[in-house]
Amino acid sequence: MSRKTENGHAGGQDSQTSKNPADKSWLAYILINYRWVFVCFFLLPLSLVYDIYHLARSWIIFKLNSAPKKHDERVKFVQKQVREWNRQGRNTPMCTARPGWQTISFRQPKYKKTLFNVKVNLMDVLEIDTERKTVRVEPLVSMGQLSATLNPLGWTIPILPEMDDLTVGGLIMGTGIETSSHKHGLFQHICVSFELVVADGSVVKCSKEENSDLYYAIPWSYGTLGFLTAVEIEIVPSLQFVRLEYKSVSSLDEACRVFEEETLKEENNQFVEGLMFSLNRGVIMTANMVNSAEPGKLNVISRWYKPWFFKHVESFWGLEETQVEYIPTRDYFHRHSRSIFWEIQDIIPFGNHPVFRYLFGWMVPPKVSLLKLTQGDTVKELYENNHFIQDMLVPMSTLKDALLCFEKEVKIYPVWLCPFKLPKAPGMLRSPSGKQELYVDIGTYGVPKVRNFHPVETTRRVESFVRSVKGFQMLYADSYMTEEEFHSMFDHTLYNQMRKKYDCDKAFPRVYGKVSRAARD
Ligand SMILES: Cc1cc2nc3c(=O)[nH]c(=O)nc-3n(C[C@H](O)[C@H](O)[C@H](O)COP(=O)(O)OP(=O)(O)OC[C@H]3O[C@@H](n4cnc5c(N)ncnc54)[C@H](O)[C@@H]3O)c2cc1C
Ligand SMILES: NC(=O)C1=CN([C@@H]2O[C@H](COP(=O)(O)OP(=O)(O)OC[C@H]3O[C@@H](n4cnc5c(N)ncnc54)[C@H](OP(=O)(O)O)[C@@H]3O)[C@@H](O)[C@H]2O)C=CC1
Ligand SMILES: CC(C)=CCC[C@@H](C)[C@H]1CC[C@@]2(C)C3=C(CC[C@]12C)[C@@]1(C)CC[C@H](O)C(C)(C)[C@@H]1CC3
Repeated sequence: MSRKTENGHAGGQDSQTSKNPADKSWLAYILINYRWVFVCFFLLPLSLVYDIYHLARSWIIFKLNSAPKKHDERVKFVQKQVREWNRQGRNTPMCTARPGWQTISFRQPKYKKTLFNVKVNLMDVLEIDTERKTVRVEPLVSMGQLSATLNPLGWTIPILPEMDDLTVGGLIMGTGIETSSHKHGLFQHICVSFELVVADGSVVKCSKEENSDLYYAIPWSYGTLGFLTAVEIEIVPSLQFVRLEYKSVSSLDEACRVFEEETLKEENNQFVEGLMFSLNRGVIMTANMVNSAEPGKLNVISRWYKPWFFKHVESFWGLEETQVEYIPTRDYFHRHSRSIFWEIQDIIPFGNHPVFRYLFGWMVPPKVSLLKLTQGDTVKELYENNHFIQDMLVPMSTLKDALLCFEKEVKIYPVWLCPFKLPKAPGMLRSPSGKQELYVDIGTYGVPKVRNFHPVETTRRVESFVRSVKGFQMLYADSYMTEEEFHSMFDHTLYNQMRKKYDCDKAFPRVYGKVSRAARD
C-alpha cells in the first residue's frame, strides 16, 4: 500500500513499528511496497486458473444436469453431521466449515477454529423456472456464476451484488445491495423461499406463506438459526445493454438533491448510483436495460485496456450536459469488480499503466480470497491501522449529515452511494417509522486522509452517528459496537423468538458472537 494519511505516517503505523521494530526491516518494506510483484506473477495467474476450473466444473455439471439429483444427497449429508453433533451431546455450537479466507470480508472468523464445523458444500444452480420466474440455487453459488448462468438465457436476478465471489448464502445470512435496490430492496427481499437444516437435523422450508416467522428472521442472522441448503430467488428478463446517464454535480446540496430525485423516479430508473470524488464533486448515474445501443456510444468496459470504472466515471465530472453511454449488461453488473471498487490502487499502484494492462490487464482482478490468504501479518497490520472499510445504511433524509460525518472522520474518496428501499417487514432491520422507507448505503473504502484517524475510536464515532439517525452497519466490516449498542441498532425480537422455537441456544452462537470485532482475527 503506497499512500499515506495527511500526517505522513498515520497513527496506526507508529503502533505497528513500535510494537515490533523488526517490521522496519527490509522484508517488511518489500512486502508492503512490492506486494504487486507477488500479485502479478503469482496471484493473477492463480486466480485465472481457479476461475477456469470453477467455470468448467459448473459447465460440466450443467451439461450432465446432475446437480438437482445430487442436491438431496448433499442435504442428507448436512443432516447427518447435525445429527452426529446432537448424538455427541451438543457440546460446542456449530458453524459452517467454509474457511475464513474464502469469505468476502477483511477478517477471518476466529470461531471457525473452536466451533463444530459442518460442511455445507452445496454450490450449484438447481433449476430455472421461467414460468414462475424463479431460480433455485444452493448457498455457495456465487454472483459471477449466477450471472454467467442466467444472462445467456436472457434472465437475471433483480439485485445482483457485483463482486463475483459473493455467495447467495452469505448475501442472505448477511446482506446484499446493488444499484437496483431502490426498486427491489435488499438481497433478502428478492428471495422467495429458504430451505434449511435446523438444530435437530430436520429440514425446514420457509417463505412468506409457510413458516413466515422463520423466513423473516433468516436475513442478517449470520447462520445462527440453521444451515441454509437451498434458496429460491426471483428472476427478471435481462436485456443486452444498460443505457447509462452520467450527471455531474458540483456541491453537496446538489449531490443530495439530484441523488434523491433520481432515486424517487423509480419507474424511470432501474439503477441509481452515486460516486462522490470530494464533498462537492460527484457524478450521479442512472441506468436502464435496453436491447440496442446508439452507434458509437457502446463502451465494453470489461476489456483489458479500459480504465477502472470509477476513473472513467470521474472523467465525466464537470461536464454540463448529461452524458449517455451503453454498456453490456453483465459488464455493468460487475463494473467495480475489476478494480475491487478502488482498492486495486493500493495493491497494484500502476494498475492503469498501459504496460501493466498489456501484460496482465486481461487477468485482473486477483481473487479477494487469494489476496486474503496470502496477505501476511505485515500487510494485515498496515491495513488494520491505516485503512477504513465500512458500509453504513442511513435514511435518505440524513444523507447530507452522513457525508459530512464521513468527511470529518475519514475524508476518504471516492464514496459509494447506493439507494435502497427498506420495506415494512419484521426482522432485524425494522424501518423506524413502521412504514416503507428510503435508505442509502454509504460505502467508504480506503486510506483516511484526516490527521486524527484511529481505527477503533473513529469507527465507534461513526457507528454512534449511524445509530443516532436510525441507520445500520453492514456487518462484513469491522464493528466495534458493544452488545448493548448492537441490540439498539438491530431489532432482535423475532430473532430471539426463533432462537427459542428452533432450539438454537446450544446449537449456534448469537449474531453478536459472530460479527463483533472480538470474534474476528
Ligand atoms: C442450470 C444452469 C447452470 C449453468 N451454469 C453455468 C456456469 O456455471 N457458467 C457458465 O458460464 N454458464 C452456465 N450456464 C449457462 C450455459 O453455459 C449457457 O446457457 C450456454 O449458452 C448453454 O449452452 P447450449 O446453448 O449448448 O445449451 P442449450 O441447448 O441452450 O440448453 C439446453 C440445456 O439446458 C438445460 N436447461 C434449459 N432450460 C433449463 C432450465 N430452465 N433449468 C435448468 N436447465 C435448463 C437443459 O437441461 C438442456 O440440457 C448454466 C445454465 C444453466 C441452465
Ligand atoms: N454489494 C454487497 O452487497 C456486498 C456485500 N458484502 C457482504 O459480504 C458478505 C457475504 O460474503 P460471503 O463470502 O458470500 O459470505 P460469508 O462466508 O462471509 O458468510 C456470511 C455469513 O453467512 C453465513 N452463511 C453462509 N452460508 C451459510 C449457510 N449455507 N448456512 C448457514 N449460514 C451461512 C456464514 O456463517 P459461518 O460463519 O458459519 O460460515 C457467515 O456468518 C455479506 O456479509 C455481505 O453483506 C460484501 C461486499 C459487497
Ligand atoms: C456493499 C459493498 C458494495 C461493499 C463493498 C465492500 C468491498 C469494498 C470490501 C469487501 C471485502 C474487502 C473488505 C476486502 C478488501 C478490500 C475491500 C473489500 C473488497 C481487501 C482486498 C483489501 C486488501 C487486503 O489485504 C485484503 C486482501 C485482506 C482485503 C480482502 C477483503
